Amino acid sequence: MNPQSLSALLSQVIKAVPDYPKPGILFRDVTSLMLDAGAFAQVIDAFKQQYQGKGFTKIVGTESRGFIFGAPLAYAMGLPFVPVRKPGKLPRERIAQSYQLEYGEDTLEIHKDAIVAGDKVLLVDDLLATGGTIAATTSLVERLGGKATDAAFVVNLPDLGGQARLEKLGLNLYSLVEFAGD
Ligand SMILES: O=P(O)(O)OC[C@H]1O[C@H](OP(=O)(O)OP(=O)(O)O)[C@H](O)[C@@H]1O
Ligand SMILES: Nc1ncnc2[nH]cnc12
Repeated sequence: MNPQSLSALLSQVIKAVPDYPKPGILFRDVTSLMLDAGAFAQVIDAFKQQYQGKGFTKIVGTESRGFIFGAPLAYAMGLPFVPVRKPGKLPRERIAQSYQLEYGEDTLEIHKDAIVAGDKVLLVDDLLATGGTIAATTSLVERLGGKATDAAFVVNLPDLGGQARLEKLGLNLYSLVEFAGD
């Protein structure tokens, strides 16, 4: 499917929920996309086409919606998948990074042995808003000696500033649909 058709399909299947989880937030709900098996497959295929053969050694997905797209992409590309998790969920030695969200504050953690020096990492998440989640994830990867060069999203909300923030960090960004004016 060409990028324009995929973007049009995604803007139909991703439902918008006003005032969730707080007044003033327009929530872009990817669970309605996952109910459409064909659209879900198109997302994973588009990511694979974008990144296959580019030398990535690991895919890192951020809890929880980053797991939904990151893990099937890792399977499709034959790469290891590394979960970055909310606090208290990883059982072995780990490092932590705090960050601001569009609607709150949180901390993320990664297992110390999940990234090794020289890893070339693709970050995957469902949605880019302020960029706090992926900035924190980039920092976790780089503190362990990896290089996070690229980040892939289903949805980009460019008005919330994440795109500009992550580009300043030197990340190459790729998203399948943009919603401006949120
Ligand atoms: O660009 P940002 O401003 O950081 O926002 C985007 C992040 O916010 C959401 O996750 P959330 O923390 O709500 O957790 P969830 O995936 O577990 O729902 C979303 O899945 C992204 O990870
Ligand atoms: N507007 C939004 N919709 C869905 N997930 C989000 N995560 C951060 N902002 C969001």
